[in-house]
Amino acid sequence: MTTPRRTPILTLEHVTMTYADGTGHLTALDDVNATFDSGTISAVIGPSGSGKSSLLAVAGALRRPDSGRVLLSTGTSPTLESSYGTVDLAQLSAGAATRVRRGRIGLVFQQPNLLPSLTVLEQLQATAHLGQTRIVGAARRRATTARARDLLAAVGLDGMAHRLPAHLSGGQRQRVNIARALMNEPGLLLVDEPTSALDTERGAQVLSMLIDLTATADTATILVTHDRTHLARMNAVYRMVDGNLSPSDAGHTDSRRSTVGPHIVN
Ligand SMILES: Nc1ncnc2c1ncn2[C@@H]1O[C@H](COP(=O)(O)OP(=O)(O)OP(=O)(O)O)[C@@H](O)[C@H]1O
Repeated sequence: MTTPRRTPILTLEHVTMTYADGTGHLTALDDVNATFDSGTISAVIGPSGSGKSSLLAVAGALRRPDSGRVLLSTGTSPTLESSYGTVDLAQLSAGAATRVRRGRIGLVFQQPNLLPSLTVLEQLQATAHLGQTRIVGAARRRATTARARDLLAAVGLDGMAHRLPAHLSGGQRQRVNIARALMNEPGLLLVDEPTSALDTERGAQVLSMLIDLTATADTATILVTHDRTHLARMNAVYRMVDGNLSPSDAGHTDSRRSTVGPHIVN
């Protein structure tokens, strides 16, 4: 079996971002440089307030940096009308950023935020609708439903397509959240503390699933986490301190680690 070729999905170049802070500015990201490739999962660890969520906000086109480039590959997205190539998220208008986010970026936050009145299947179908796939009409509905069912099977929820969120456990809701984030075949999957509301066992299941899905869906996954248990299974680990992002040794004690850049372990 051949390993799919890894390509850069997100590249941050000299990214700096500040928040207005009373009379001055607080620097949340300070000259951040990093590249995240397809088919890899990277953890970002670091103390509270160090800038981890700000990094995801910039990577997810939710906030524009003050300076620097945030280059996202739009290469293989079937859901974007825009040209194939690379966009600089730092330069997009709010409307364009929303379109790129819906078509190319999957977001998973601590709380699943599922819509209470939609079934599990409908949550995924609604996301596909927002992603504006180019397939239309009945063919689109069939393709959407087939993809949703495949993803629900991948996250171990194939029997639960018609349940409402209120009738799921916390771990099951988080798995729906992850399936929903993958619905539009994003190149980039951004995950912020997905296990913080889960017990250890369910948290471990969700993390294992994210690692597997990153490989099968070929996404570049960036995972912000305080949980060091699974760091050895990450392709790379970065540490954020005071807005500075640097490669970290955390979790990697074996001889496979690289000596240059973040520690790639496979
Ligand atoms: N909307 C905002 N307005 C002003 N300052 C903010 C805002 N959001 C975050 N900050 C500040 O920016 C810095 C980085 O915050 P950020 O949320 O990115 O940290 P974090 O590493 O994700 O923290 P945690 O682990 O606690 O979630 C902190 O000093 C925080 O107080």
